Amino acid sequence: MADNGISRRRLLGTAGATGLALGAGGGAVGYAAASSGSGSSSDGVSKAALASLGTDEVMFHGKHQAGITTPTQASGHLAAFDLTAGAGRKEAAALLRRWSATAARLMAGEPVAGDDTSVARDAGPSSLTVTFGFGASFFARTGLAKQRPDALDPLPDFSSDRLDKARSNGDLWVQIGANDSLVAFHALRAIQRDAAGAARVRWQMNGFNRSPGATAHPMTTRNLMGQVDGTNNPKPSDKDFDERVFVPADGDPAWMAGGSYVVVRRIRMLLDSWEKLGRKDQEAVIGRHKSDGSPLTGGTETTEPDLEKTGADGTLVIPVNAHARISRPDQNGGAAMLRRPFSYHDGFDGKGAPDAGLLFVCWQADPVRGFVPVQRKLDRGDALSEFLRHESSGLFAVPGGAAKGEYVGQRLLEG
Ligand SMILES: C=CC1=C(C)c2cc3[nH]c(cc4nc(cc5[nH]c(cc1n2)c(C)c5CCC(=O)O)C(CCC(=O)O)=C4C)c(C)c3C=C
Ligand SMILES: [Fe+2]
Repeated sequence: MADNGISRRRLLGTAGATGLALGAGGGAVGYAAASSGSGSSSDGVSKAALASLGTDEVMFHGKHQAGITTPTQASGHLAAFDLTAGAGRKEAAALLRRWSATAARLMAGEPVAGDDTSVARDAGPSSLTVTFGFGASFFARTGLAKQRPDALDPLPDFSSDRLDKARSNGDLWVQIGANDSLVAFHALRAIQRDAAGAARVRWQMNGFNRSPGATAHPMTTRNLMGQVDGTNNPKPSDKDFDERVFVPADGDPAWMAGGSYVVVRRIRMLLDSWEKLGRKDQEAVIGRHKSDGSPLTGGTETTEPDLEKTGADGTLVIPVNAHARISRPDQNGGAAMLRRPFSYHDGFDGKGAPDAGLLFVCWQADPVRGFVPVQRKLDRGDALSEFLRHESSGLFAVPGGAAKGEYVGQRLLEG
């Protein structure tokens, strides 16, 4: 509990205007674990750590939607919805208004208006974010074809695609993330309930990441292949970050100002084959050490790789087809994206192989200058691709954030 009587959630409400969730100790009014104080209980579990996780709050209102630059949360849900027969622009506008109101309440740690299910009762907002987007099919269905961004032109086919159409695309897209699984599920269910009569779930996927506090100090997360994944992401402090990730204020169409385009790929990892490779071979596939994510040419995780360096046998230390070499912006005419994935695991198939991998979510100002050229390159010669299968795909326009009193997508739906 903060000494000055201001709840941690309120304090974060001010600081969080940057759109970033903050992690810290301290408790908030109304957060159950906070009243127990800090230190360890008789079973040795630290209560202070529990208190900090729930109280972190991300702002719903702002220039950009939350869930893009927000640090990845431990639990995630991705869902696509199709408008129901007969639902058009009016119904879609009412739905986005309902969804925005629900997201704002839940992200502030409040119950939904009306009949709340109590699933997230007792928990704080837990860095919950709810992010909304529009798929290419939305525009014709709502009579807004003229407003459809060219950037939503279908992604090209890639030779390694094994896409399931039923689990791809959709009229509307929702991304939910939270550092508590009950909070995340509660939001998913509330969003689905709000959609009743206007839109129906087309597909839905569940993901996860490492929980904050699981490592002794903040570290880049690992994926299900065991690699440190996320090292060379663009950083909000980079001078070209906004230009790479967000549509500019004078962008086209105007309603996408401050927005971003998201590419979503469900990428299954062929873990049985991958795990048969020795560590050295696995490292050659990526071009980085498995232990700490450092480049094979040496240094620490953040050291620039030496792409020209050769070993005693005269061959390149970072192989010519290493994933981290060929996905770099300088190998792809400057193409860059902000990767913000979740891992997923959906059990085992009939042969006992895990149905597991990455819900690859990447953000960019324009997919033609982000995902497309990089995936083209990877498709042609990435050492990692023999261990992957792209099983579904989506491309969505994610408008800028809503100002207070507005809802997400209002400039499109009422423009
Ligand atoms: C089209 C874009 C990309 C897809 C699809 C993709 C899939 C994918 N990647 C990993 C693991 C790693 N990727 C890493 C780096 C990296 N990957 C991409 C793009 C795609 N990855 C980029 C742009 C980069 C950064 C390149 C750079 O600038 O250095 C790494 C290295 C560490 C890091 O920087 O994050 C790993 C590990 C998997 C497992 C995967 C599909 C399941
Ligand atoms: Fe990658």
